[in-house]
Amino acid sequence: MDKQEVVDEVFHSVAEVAPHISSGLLKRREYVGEENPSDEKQLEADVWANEFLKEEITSLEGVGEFASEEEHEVTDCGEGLSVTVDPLDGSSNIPTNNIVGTIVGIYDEELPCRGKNIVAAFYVVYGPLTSFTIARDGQVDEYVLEESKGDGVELHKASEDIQIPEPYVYGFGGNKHWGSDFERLKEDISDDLKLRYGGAMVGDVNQVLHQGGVFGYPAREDAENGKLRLLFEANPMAYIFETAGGKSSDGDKSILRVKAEELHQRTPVFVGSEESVRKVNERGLSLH
Ligand SMILES: O=P(O)(O)OC[C@H]1O[C@](O)(COP(=O)(O)O)[C@@H](O)[C@@H]1O
Ligand SMILES: [Mg+2]
Ligand SMILES: [Mg+2]
Repeated sequence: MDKQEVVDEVFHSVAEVAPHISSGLLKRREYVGEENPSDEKQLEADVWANEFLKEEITSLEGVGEFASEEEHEVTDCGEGLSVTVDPLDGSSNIPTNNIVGTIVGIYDEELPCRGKNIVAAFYVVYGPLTSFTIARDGQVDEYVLEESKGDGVELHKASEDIQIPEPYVYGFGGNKHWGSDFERLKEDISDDLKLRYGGAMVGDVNQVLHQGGVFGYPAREDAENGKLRLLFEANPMAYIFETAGGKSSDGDKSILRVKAEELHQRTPVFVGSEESVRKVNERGLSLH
């Protein structure tokens, strides 16, 4: 099987389970009393969506490894590409019915590895519409779930070859723990751009991808690598933004160049329009 066929299989298998994940949230909005490998409280929905996606993805031919934000270890499932998932991104938004999504990275290397090994990445937004934004073959396309039938889904291509526009909006996470350098950057950016922050990376980056600007979760005074995970969140989004003509940064270099030493390692993340991410890099914020 060629690599793009495997990418297609992974994309379609996630598209098929997406309506079930979205409708299954209703009864799974309680915390289960356990923590994930990043020491964050798990909702029943996090655990359930992970099981669902794991079963689908590990059964695909051409997938060699599966790793999830909700699991400690990589699962070996044969020969082929390595797939990472953040089954529910922004899951603390679930109890209040705000945006959540799923993030998938497809790497041509054993995990953990750098983002430069990504061959495709996509995210799902469970919003007013369920949408799928995928970077592969050098372009970013967006599909919207049109219909979910008994044995499959129909996707409508909503945008083709997305190019990130000039800066318009910004959203930065972790505001209770920003350092003074970052506070100054935020002041500069907020002079020109409009604040839009929803608390789920998928929703916030989706807005930036369509409207231009920058999303960031910087280093914090209490956590020098910030909150977001390199393999499950930062790399897939960086790949999507760089493919759409934007930029990514950990504070001074492309996220895709950050060395992956541990499966669940965190990194400061910035993705957005070229001009906005350049401003971030000029500050030299990286703590690496
Ligand atoms: O609540 P904060 O500190 O603003 O953090 C929000 C960030 O945390 C996340 O919810 C982390 O993702 P998970 O929900 O997958 O753990 C991001 O989606 C979001 O950008
Ligand atoms: Mg997440
Ligand atoms: Mg998650």
